[in-house]
Amino acid sequence: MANVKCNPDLVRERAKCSFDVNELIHLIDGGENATKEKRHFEETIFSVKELQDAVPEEYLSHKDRYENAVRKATILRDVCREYMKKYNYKPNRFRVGHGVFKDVSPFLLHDGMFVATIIGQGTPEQQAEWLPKAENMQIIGTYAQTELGHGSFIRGLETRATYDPKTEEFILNNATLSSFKWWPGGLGSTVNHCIVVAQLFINGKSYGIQPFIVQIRDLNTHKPLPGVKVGEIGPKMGFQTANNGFLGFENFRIPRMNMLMKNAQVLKDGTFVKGMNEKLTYGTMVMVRVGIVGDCSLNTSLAATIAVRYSAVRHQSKIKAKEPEVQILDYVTQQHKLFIAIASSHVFRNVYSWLSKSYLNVMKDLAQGKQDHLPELHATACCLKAVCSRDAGSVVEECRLACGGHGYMTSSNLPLVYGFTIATVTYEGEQTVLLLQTARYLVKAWLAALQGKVLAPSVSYLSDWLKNDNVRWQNTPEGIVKGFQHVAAGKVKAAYDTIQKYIKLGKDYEDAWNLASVQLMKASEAHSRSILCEVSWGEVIRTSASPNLLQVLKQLAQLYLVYWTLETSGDFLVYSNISKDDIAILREKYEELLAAIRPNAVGLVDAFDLRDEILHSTLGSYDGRVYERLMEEALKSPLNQESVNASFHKYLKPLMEKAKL
Ligand SMILES: CCCCCCCCCC/C=C\CCC/C=C/C(=O)SCCNC(=O)CCNC(=O)[C@H](O)C(C)(C)COP(=O)(O)OP(=O)(O)OC[C@H]1O[C@@H](n2cnc3c(N)ncnc32)[C@H](O)[C@@H]1OP(=O)(O)O
Ligand SMILES: Cc1cc2nc3c(=O)[nH]c(=O)nc-3n(C[C@H](O)[C@H](O)[C@H](O)COP(=O)(O)OP(=O)(O)OC[C@H]3O[C@@H](n4cnc5c(N)ncnc54)[C@H](O)[C@@H]3O)c2cc1C
Repeated sequence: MANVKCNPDLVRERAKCSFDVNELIHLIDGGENATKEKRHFEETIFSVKELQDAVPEEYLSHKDRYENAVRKATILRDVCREYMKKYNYKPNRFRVGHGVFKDVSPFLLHDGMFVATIIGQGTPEQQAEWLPKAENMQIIGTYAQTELGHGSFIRGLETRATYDPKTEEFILNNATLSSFKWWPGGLGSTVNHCIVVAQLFINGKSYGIQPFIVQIRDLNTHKPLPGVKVGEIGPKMGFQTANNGFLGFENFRIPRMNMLMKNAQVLKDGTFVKGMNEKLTYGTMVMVRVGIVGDCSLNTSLAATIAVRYSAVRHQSKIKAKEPEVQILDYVTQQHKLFIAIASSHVFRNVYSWLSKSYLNVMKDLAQGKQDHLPELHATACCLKAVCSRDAGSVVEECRLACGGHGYMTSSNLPLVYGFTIATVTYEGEQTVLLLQTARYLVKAWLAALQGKVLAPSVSYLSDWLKNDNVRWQNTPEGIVKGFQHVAAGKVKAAYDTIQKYIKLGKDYEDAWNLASVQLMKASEAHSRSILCEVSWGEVIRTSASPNLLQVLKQLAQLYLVYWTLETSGDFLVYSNISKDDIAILREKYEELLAAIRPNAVGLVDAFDLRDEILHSTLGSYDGRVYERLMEEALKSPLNQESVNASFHKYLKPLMEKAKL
């Protein structure tokens, strides 16, 4: 990239960077070697001509766009397979996926949930049967859980799997419209198999929801099998190429062994054998929620790179009347909009790494029959997924707005990035629903703290606060982290007290919960923010890096802490010992941090190491040829391939002629 002829502003920006950009790239990737491998892999993918679109895909019809995405998905699969064989390297498909598809791969659910569910929910025998076929794409699958009528409340799913001991089969049925599966990615026209989450019935008795592996299309003709009704759900806000679909069954029979039976089993005679914990059936969702925190880091870095580079190139208006128009990045309000995006990406990455380790530890425990840490993992993954996805959506939108009119151009790629980022707020557990899951855990933890019990690490601050809620405020990063814990503890207590108040007024627990649920949701958000602050600050101070880089990383981590303290200063005034003077000091600190980060802004986004092919942006490319690219892309419009469009003769001319009469 260094030899590319760049916009002079970007050249100047890069020259003033105070740290070694390559050092940060290696740190993010996990070492110099990892960067080399990543770059070699990406170079290979993006040099495949067939993966490059001649026409921007927004000009294609819905159908052509889908077919093009499938074409590329199959080529990408082949190239990756060869590459993995040759170099024994497991690539991050999500990064290159953004480059290849711009939007979402029709195989996303195959990789993200179908294979993962076979691993997580299948017995060793079932894995041996299905996994090799799924991994080498002999079969293509998705995860079909959500229905027209139910998504959040999965106990309410209506698809039925009724066991027939005579034939040792399950009979799948969707008797109502609301029971039709709705949303699964790839289901529309791509997959031939599904994990179907359905209510198990044996001898008329319900045994809750269970996962079944179901073939829905003929492997040769791709026609839906008899008894299967399947199709695509149509255009959406984003995810255009994900091929989301609907599905219903009518007396569709599958063998008994197609119920994934790692957790619970149905024996030949119809005996149901309960698993260790019925919530383990929800395991794939926990895994994906963890992954979404990492995805939020990637999505935020895409938007930050585009908006920061553009803001360095774009000159508009003046700060001083007699001086030239400034780079818009010099406006402190612009820095306020953008630097939190850079900081958030680092925070999400660090927290993702921490959460993934907890996830893997709990999986190891579960394999040994220990489930003590599962509730804490579930509660933590729920609130972090909810808050990170919401933050990422807001950050991406702020970056888009920060690019003014050009941010509204599809060719900036910011609208698309927003489309797939904001979807993470809803899928894999709607944000409020997940925050309320965490709130259940927090309320229990609060009760346990009141009873003097020892709490799990992520909530132990509740006991600390109970012992001493009068800790002096300190304007240090550690002091701010404590402050976030005080806010969270204060909110948990207030929500708990509100429930108790309603119960005393004669409400039952469920109604009291609903009445207090805004507070419960906010408590859960505050808990999440305190984890984000504590973990990310902790990770940064433990980072081994050169002094120059460490200084910049600390500035970013502090920016995150101060930004969110100021954003939620009302809460701090209510629930911590912060004073108005402390807030004034923090405001000053915030301005200092923006100024300190300013010279490194371009270096920091360069360190995300996102190739132009991944960014897909006229505004964000490495060379900063913004206006040239905007014009080049505009000229690709089909309307610019003809000097007069047929509509002139058909409609405009007759209209003008009528007007003459
Ligand atoms: C570095 C880059 C990395 C990139 C990685 C990229 C990752 C991105 C991958 C993308 C892959 C795929 C794209 C995904 C596309 C979208 C797919 C989908 O959306 S699939 C459908 C997802 N659906 C949901 O998430 C539904 C949400 N609803 C629920 O989860 C549940 O219904 C719930 C939890 C809200 C309620 O369940 P239920 O009613 O059964 O429970 P209760 O409320 O009664 O609670 C009972 C009790 O159980 C505990 N509980 C609940 N869930 C779990 C769990 N999963 N694990 C453990 N425990 C659980 C709950 O806390 C309660 O405990 P209690 O002690 O009683 O309080
Ligand atoms: C892009 C995209 C891709 C998807 N891919 C898949 C897929 O591959 N497979 C799949 O199975 N599903 C998929 N889904 C479905 C997704 O998982 C659900 O849409 C999601 O879980 C939310 O459920 P819902 O639509 O039922 O929302 P609802 O629950 O109906 O939410 C509507 C409102 O009701 C509120 N609400 C609901 N319950 C409660 C409660 N208990 N307390 C308080 N408020 C509540 C919510 O907060 C929200 O404000 C996808 C969705 C999208 C958008």
